[in-house]
Amino acid sequence: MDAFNGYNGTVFCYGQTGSGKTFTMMGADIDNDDLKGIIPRIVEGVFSKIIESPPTVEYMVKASYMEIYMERIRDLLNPEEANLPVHEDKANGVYVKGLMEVFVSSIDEVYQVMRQGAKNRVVGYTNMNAESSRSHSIFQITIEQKDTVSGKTKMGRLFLVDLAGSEKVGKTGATGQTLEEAKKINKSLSALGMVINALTDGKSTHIPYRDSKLTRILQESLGGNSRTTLIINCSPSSFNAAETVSTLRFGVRAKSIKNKAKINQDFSPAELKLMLKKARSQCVSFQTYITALEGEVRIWRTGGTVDSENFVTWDKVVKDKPPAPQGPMTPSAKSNAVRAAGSSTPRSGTTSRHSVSAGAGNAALPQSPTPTGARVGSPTPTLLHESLMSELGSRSGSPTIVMSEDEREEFLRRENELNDAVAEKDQELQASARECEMMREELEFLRNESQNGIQRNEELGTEVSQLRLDLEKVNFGYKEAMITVDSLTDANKEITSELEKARHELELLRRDVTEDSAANKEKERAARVAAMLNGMDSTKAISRHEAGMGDLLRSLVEAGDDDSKKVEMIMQARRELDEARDAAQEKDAVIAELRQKNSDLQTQCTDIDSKYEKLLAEYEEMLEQSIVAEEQQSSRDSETINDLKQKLEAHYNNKISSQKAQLDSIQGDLQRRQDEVTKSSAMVRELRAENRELQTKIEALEEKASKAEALGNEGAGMGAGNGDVTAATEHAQRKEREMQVMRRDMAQRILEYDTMRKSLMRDVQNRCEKIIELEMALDDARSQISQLSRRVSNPNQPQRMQLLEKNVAQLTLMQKELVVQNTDLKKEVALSERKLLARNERITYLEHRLQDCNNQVEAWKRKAEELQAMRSHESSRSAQPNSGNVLRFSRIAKPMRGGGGSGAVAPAAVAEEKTSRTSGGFFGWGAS
Ligand SMILES: Nc1ncnc2c1ncn2[C@@H]1O[C@H](COP(=O)(O)OP(=O)(O)OP(=O)(O)O)[C@@H](O)[C@H]1O
Repeated sequence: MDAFNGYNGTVFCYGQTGSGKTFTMMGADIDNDDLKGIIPRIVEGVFSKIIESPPTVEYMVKASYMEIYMERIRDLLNPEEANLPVHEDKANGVYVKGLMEVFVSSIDEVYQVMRQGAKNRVVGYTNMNAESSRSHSIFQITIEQKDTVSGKTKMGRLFLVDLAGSEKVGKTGATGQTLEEAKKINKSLSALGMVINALTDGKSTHIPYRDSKLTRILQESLGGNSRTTLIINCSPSSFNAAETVSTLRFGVRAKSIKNKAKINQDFSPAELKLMLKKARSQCVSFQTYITALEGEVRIWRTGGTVDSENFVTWDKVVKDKPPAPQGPMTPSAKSNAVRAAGSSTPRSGTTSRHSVSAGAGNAALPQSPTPTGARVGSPTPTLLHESLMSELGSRSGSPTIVMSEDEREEFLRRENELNDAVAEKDQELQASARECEMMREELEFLRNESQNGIQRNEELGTEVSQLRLDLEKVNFGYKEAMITVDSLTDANKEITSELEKARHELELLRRDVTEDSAANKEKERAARVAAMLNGMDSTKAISRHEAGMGDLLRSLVEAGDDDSKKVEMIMQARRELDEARDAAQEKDAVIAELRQKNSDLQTQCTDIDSKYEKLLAEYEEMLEQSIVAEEQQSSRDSETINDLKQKLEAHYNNKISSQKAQLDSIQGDLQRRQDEVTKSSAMVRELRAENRELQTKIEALEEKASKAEALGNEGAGMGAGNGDVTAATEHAQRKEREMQVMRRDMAQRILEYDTMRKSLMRDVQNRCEKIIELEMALDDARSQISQLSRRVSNPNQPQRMQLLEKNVAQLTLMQKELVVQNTDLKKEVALSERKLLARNERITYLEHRLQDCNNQVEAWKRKAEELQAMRSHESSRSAQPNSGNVLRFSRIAKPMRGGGGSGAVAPAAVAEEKTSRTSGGFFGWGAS
């Protein structure tokens, strides 16, 4: 363990990809003793060594883990730091500025650091390795030790490097980012090869460490202050033979590099004092030598000569003066020596082949002589003149740009500044790139969102237009339906008006028919009355009676003097007259009875008329009701037309049958009345005939009486005896008076009879008229009944009824359809309205969502800005020492003391113990 002796050490693996470099360095499993790699084993070794160390030695172990990815140094323990600059100065040599170094006090802590770093490493898939390292990883362990007795300190650094594998892109199949990675890997590996070539070819005056970050960091490990171990990993497959050969050649070349490892130690005060003393003595010697030389020069300048024996030489001066102290050079002396050496060669003798002489061009930059000014290499004093001589000797004949120490420091300072600036710019660039990336992502996201929004909008627009279309369709359908409804309503109205018209026409026809029939009836009535009255001519009857009376009178006259005969005849006439009177009285009674009957008939007729009117009204009403019912039936589905029809038919049939029965009874009554009237007419005729006979007889008697009077007058004048004549005359006068009385009586009676006859005739006429009217009403009723029965039994009627029913059914159907359509349309309209309402709500909701999305986008933007601000704040914070990360606790120095060889103590326990023991701090970095 040279690191414990103050040497820098490097172990690195080189080989093609997939050849097992990571397996070698880190191992497959650090917790598995068999599978853990070199690094865990070294870590274990370090802590074992600490345990074995004497307890007077205090140790401080630090670990850092970085990777060089795409020519950028990333801190694997603080991945935010992705582009750390490489610095070089006198105190620290070449180092990575800002790299997190974690104090560790146990193996576990180191493992934790390793795991933490391994988590952040960039690996990728290639055809050659599923988990190919896409970066060079450098695990660095710094062991600082202090001998608490002598105060001497040493520091050893271990670089454990797992290089990324060299790869042939054709074999690995790298594309895209992997290809870019491969290019960078190969570039840095070729830079490593160039450095090794330059270090080994013996001709190069310039070692191109700065060509890559890898060679720059490993500068000390490659021909510098480091004891370096290179592990060559080769693939056993013949498929990789060419790469294996190349790798082996690389190894062969690298093998010949000679490093100049030195112990990095700080001197103790005693040593420093001694060195100071020596330096002062040397200074005095130098002053003496210079003074002597100046004296000789003055002699030469003044034209004098000095013998060669008297030449001032160092030996003489040294002889004259007390000898300079041998030992470590003082810092100032060392500084002077280094300055004098022009920082050209680390040390002569050991690495002359690799010494970097400032070669041609500006590429000949000085190589760092030692990592630190205070920490020098082996404590071999280097004298100025020796360095000078050596320099002169080695560089004679070649133009050498010698850079002074100040110039070199200035150069390094400037380089560091520039590196910082570059790193800063690179970081800014990275931040900008990240920001750009974020912005791009955000933009992409917003674009996507916008696209989605637009798409959603379009979808919604399509939906809305579809809905509008649907609504239009529904509206159109509704309008169409309304038009259909209107047209059907119009049709209905038309049909209704046609029906009304038909009814009206029917009514008109009926009226015409009624009027015609009324006119006909009137004529018929007149004819009938005339016919009826024909048989009842009063004048004729009276004349017949008068004729009868005349005949009687004539027979009386003819009887002459036969008074007995006359008396008999008169008596006969009287009897006849009485009989006639009786008969007339009977006739009067019959007439009165007939009148009564007529009035009854009239009443019956009136009743029948009223019944008929009522029936007609009922029929009309029923017809109306049936039509209305039929019309209403369309809206009601409860009754069917057939039922109604049957009901109506039954009702009509009942009505008609009852009417028929009534009519039959009326006809019977009428017939009886007619018979009675006929009989009465016959009796009247007979009475008239008798009356005529009586009149005839009375006339005859009157004639006889007049003749008898005339004869009496003649007998009185000429005859014998006045008594008889007088008596006869008196008798005749009496008879005459009686006759006159009788005549007057007869005339009176005749007048009465005539009046009675006239009134009777009027009455009869009226009755006949009534009868005729009744007959005509009966005929009308019959015709109506027949019409009804015809209507009922009319063969066309069912068709008409069917047609009407069909029409009604069609209308009902249409109305139903319309109602259904209307209902459906109303429903559809309501549904569409609801849908529209729902769509509108949906649109509103989506608009709100869109608004919400926009708000969210705005909020995200704000959050992203805040996040960005927080990130920048965090990064600025993390740039500060002890900034937060998971291993923050490990930033506290954990000095340990050697375990004094007690292997039984576990490193962690030891560390803990040491920590507690050295809580006062080490190098001033204690727990404070
Ligand atoms: N000696 C070995 N024994 C068993 N497995 C091994 C050995 N060497 C390598 N492997 C396996 O080979 C595979 C590749 O190894 P590894 O990742 O170490 O290669 P690499 O050289 O680091 O590759 P790269 O340069 O691409 O990172 C791993 O799965 C590893 O476990």
